[in-house]
Amino acid sequence: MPANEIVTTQILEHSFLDGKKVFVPCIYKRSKPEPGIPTSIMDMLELKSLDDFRALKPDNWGIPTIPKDSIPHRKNCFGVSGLSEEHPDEKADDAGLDLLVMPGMGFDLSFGRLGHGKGYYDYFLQRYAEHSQKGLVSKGMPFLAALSLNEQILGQDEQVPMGPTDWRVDALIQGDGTVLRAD
Ligand SMILES: Nc1nc2c(c(=O)[nH]1)N(C=O)[C@@H](CNc1ccc(C(=O)N[C@@H](CCC(=O)O)C(=O)O)cc1)CN2
Ligand SMILES: Nc1ncnc2c1ncn2[C@@H]1O[C@H](COP(=O)(O)OP(=O)(O)OP(=O)(O)O)[C@@H](O)[C@H]1O
Repeated sequence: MPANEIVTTQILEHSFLDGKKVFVPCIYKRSKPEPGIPTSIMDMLELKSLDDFRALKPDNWGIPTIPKDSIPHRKNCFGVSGLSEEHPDEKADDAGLDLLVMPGMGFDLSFGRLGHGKGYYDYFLQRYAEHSQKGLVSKGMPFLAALSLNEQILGQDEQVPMGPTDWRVDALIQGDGTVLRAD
C-alpha cells in the first residue's frame, strides 16, 4: 500500500505528458456473487487527464481513488463504459492494455509475486486473458511490470509461494532503478 510501495505519481504524470491512455484500479463488490469467484474484484478505469488524476481523493489506504459517481462516465480497459460486470462479453474497439504496473508485498528472482492476498490482480489478469481469448480485446496480455522496493525482493534461494492462479511478472523494476526482465 502507498506507505510501503514505490510512489507511482511520476509514472502517471509522465504517461499523460507522453500522450498515453492511463487507467487506474477500481475495486468493487460484484452485484451477483458466484461460488469460486472472488466477490470483490478490480477493474481498470480511465483517467481523463492529469487534472482528473490530481483531483482524486485518497481512500482509507491512502490510494487515490475514482469517485463512485464518475464510474459510469469512464472507459474501462475492456473498452466499455463503467464497470465491466455490466457489459459481459461486449466487444469494443480500442480495448486492452499494453502495460500493467503491479504493486506487491514481495517478489522473488524467478519473477514470482506475492500480492495483498485479495486476488485483485490475479483475477483481473485471468479475466483479461478470457477477454483476449474471446477476441473481445484486440491486444494480447499486457506487459507485467512489478515495482518493488529493494527490501521486498527475496534472496537467491528464496521464493514467494505461488499457486495455480498466481501470475509471474515480466519484469521487476527495483527501488534502486535496476530492471530485471524475465526474457
Ligand atoms: N497503489 C496501490 N493501488 C492498489 C493496490 C496496491 O497495493 N497499491 N491494490 C492491491 O491490491 C489494490 C487495492 N488493494 C486493496 C487491498 C485490500 C483492501 C482491503 O483490505 N479492503 C477491505 C474491504 C474490501 C472489500 O470490499 O472486500 C477489507 O478487506 O477490510 C482494499 C484494497 C488496487 N490498488
Ligand atoms: N483466477 C482466479 N479465479 C478464482 N479465484 C481466484 C483467482 N485468482 C485469485 N483468486 C482467489 O483470490 C484469493 C487471493 O489470491 P492470492 O492470495 O493469490 O492473492 P494475491 O496475489 O496475494 O493478491 P493480488 O492478486 O490482489 O495482488 C484466493 O482465494 C484465490 O483463490
